[in-house]
Amino acid sequence: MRIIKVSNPDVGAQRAFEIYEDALAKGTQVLGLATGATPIKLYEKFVDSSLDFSDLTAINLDEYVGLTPQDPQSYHYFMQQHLFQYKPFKQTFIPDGASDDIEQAPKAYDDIIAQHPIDLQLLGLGQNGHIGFNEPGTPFNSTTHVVNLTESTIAANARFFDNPASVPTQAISMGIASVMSAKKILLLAFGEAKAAAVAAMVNGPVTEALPASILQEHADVTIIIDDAAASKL
Ligand SMILES: O=P(O)(O)OC[C@H]1O[C@](O)(CO)[C@@H](O)[C@@H]1O
Repeated sequence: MRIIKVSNPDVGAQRAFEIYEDALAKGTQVLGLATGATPIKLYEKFVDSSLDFSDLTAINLDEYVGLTPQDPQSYHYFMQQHLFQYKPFKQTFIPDGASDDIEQAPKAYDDIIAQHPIDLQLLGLGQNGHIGFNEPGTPFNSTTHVVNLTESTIAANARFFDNPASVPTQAISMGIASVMSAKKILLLAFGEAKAAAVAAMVNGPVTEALPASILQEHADVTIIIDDAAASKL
């Protein structure tokens, strides 16, 4: 694991942006993208830049079950708002949370990932150590799957919803094995609330109880954290 410690999230987003500049210059074709508050500043930097994504494929980590792409709380909508409307990609994929066949949707997504192996996967970090929506206890060999969200994740995500009772309780997420199949991984974590998960991810045992700990076993992982997120290292 390469750890880049920065003074604040703005500097972290800039360092992350430079990693993308370098990756695109070297011919990266497929970006694994993430949602949540953490990557927003990075996406702003993409939007303000001259980077051209029009030959690239984007594959997102996850989507809520039951929300259509038009739903302002959906991750489809999030990606449109923060990135895709400004920076068109050749093609973009996000799990279909509104599928009529929610059992089949994960398989369809795995086929997409197999056809477009991810060069650089962006990750945020849940306070409980989740990556994507892979909650503690998710098998390390999991591929795309339907997830029952934990109470703590539902509570953490309630901040984005006007009515906390309407936070979805399920999601479709790329699995841990899907994430680990990416050639390079870049994880961003900022703020005190992430400090315990960061410490466990970096220094704790590799355990399914802390999904991000598996990243210790990936050959090419970079972690950008600010001082607050690094405070328990
Ligand atoms: O970036 P945030 O909003 O802190 O979220 C951290 C993680 O939690 C999720 O939003 C899911 O709860 C992930 O998509 C994200 O990586």
